[in-house]
Amino acid sequence: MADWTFDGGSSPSAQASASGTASSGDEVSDRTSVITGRLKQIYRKVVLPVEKRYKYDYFYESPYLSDVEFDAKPQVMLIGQYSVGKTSFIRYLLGRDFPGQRIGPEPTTDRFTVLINGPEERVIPGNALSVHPDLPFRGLERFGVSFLSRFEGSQMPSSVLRSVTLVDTPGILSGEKQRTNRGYDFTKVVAWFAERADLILLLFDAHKLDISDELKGAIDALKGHEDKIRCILNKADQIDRQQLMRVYGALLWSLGKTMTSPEVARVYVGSFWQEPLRTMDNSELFEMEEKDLMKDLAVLPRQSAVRKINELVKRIRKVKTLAYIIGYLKQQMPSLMGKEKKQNKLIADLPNVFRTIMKKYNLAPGDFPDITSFSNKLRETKFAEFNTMQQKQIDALDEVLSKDIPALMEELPSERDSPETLRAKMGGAVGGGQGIVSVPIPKTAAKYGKQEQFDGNPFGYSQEDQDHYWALQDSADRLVGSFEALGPEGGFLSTQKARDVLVKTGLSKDQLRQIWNLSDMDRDGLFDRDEYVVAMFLCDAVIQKGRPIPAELPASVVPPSKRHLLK
Ligand SMILES: Nc1ncnc2c1ncn2[C@@H]1O[C@H](COP(=O)(O)OP(=O)(O)OP(=O)(O)O)[C@@H](O)[C@H]1O
Ligand SMILES: [Ca+2]
Repeated sequence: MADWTFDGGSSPSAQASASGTASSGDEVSDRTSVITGRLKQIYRKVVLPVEKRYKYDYFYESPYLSDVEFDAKPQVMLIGQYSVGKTSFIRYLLGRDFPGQRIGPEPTTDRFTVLINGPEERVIPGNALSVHPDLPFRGLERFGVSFLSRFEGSQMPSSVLRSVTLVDTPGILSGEKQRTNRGYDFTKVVAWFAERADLILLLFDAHKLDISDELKGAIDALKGHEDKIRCILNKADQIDRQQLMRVYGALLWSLGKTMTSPEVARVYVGSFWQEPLRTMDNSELFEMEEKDLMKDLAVLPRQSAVRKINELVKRIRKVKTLAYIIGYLKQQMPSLMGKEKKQNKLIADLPNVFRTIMKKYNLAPGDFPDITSFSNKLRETKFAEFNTMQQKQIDALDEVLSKDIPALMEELPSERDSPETLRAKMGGAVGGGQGIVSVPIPKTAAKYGKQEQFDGNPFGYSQEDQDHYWALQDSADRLVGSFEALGPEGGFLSTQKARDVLVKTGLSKDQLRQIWNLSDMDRDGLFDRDEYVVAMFLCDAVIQKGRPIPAELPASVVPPSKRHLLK
């Protein structure tokens, strides 16, 4: 498996994984997208025909579901006062710059930017986004042209964006400026995104805690979504411990006053960008906080898959009940005379009709439509033209509820899983083991001043070389950025892609094979981020410094995530 040829990619393993990734699209390794694919199938094959037969869209004023509803990724919205570091946070999370990115001390982001995954890097204008059939931004055109000109998509290949969509927002200004500058209703737009978001990150600047009336207004627009809000006290390394305690207290106090939620929102404290901490006073705390926050992000794909399943279950139960109601009403119709009279009588007697159907078919009261609006809808119809009940269709719906859906739920990783079952569900991801989620923990060793990652003296490499390696680690961003740009899937580069990168270095096949064998530490034929960094380091050492390729990977360059693999 680990053995690798560089002569045109004819090795069976290279071919297998190259065709595997190319043919089945972007997200083959992502478990949740397999699950949403199955949901889509169930809906189209089993549920939709019943909806159409009994006019679910008319009675529930709810359009038939399209693929977008199933495919939409969990969304994370960032909001806060200007210059709190929203865009920098996104940049840090992605491990790279993004098209249209602007970071600076003055108010910089002047538009809503959605960051989405896609094969090529480009900026998509707002009016195109809002009409795109495959993207969940339809409906935004109602906020007018001045909003659309301040709405933008930033597309790039990124493993993070394969799991979530990020929404960057313009910083909230204080006072007059806020009101005069924007030609659209900022709060309403925030509310629109909040409604659709799975997580809302509310950022504050520890160095300059300022909760203006405008910010309070924006927080107000998040009402009803308190459970999605996480607060971030950013730039917390800019102040000393005592100041930090004071600021933290002040923030909790004003949040308690501003947010009507009974529980205090979780506040993550730290400095969420790639630069090293300014003071190390609280470095351990910050590092733990960051890990917790990344976990919050990492569970999103699962949460959103669960939500989609639950919503479909609710819908199926309603569809099934509607089929019974319509079928029953149709059945009550006399075959010749007095149809209208009978119809009016049934409508007038609807509560009893519902009760009869409920008992007869053992249905739940919660699955019945609202009586008043349903009677109004019925008045506009002719019962005689209704379709009859088809037991086969109902049986198929029951089968989905009792077999298919529970099976799908079983496939989702959960807290109850053991490491083994979890790994199996996540498609056998090895090493880093993030599997279902490809939200990576950003490289933090350099940032938190951790030296233990590359201890000892590497195989006769000089101090200069070590410094060089450290520089590589320090600019892990750059490397990670280039790694991300290569389009890893589920955190891994396919054999084909890894091969292409290595070939580009111009080293000989033999050298490359040795480097590959050293850096594919878990021997799965793929490169994860750490393995990629090691490979690039080795190539660099050979090319730049003329070093020999070592026979074994020196302990000093084995990343912590791989130490257990090498004795
Ligand atoms: N964790 C951090 N610690 C210290 N400074 C930071 C941090 N993150 C960002 N900055 C700096 O703060 C300034 C504002 O950053 P950024 O543009 O990311 O903020 P923003 O919230 O997106 O602002 P805006 O609302 O104006 O778009 C920049 O100068 C940036 O370099
Ligand atoms: Ca910004």
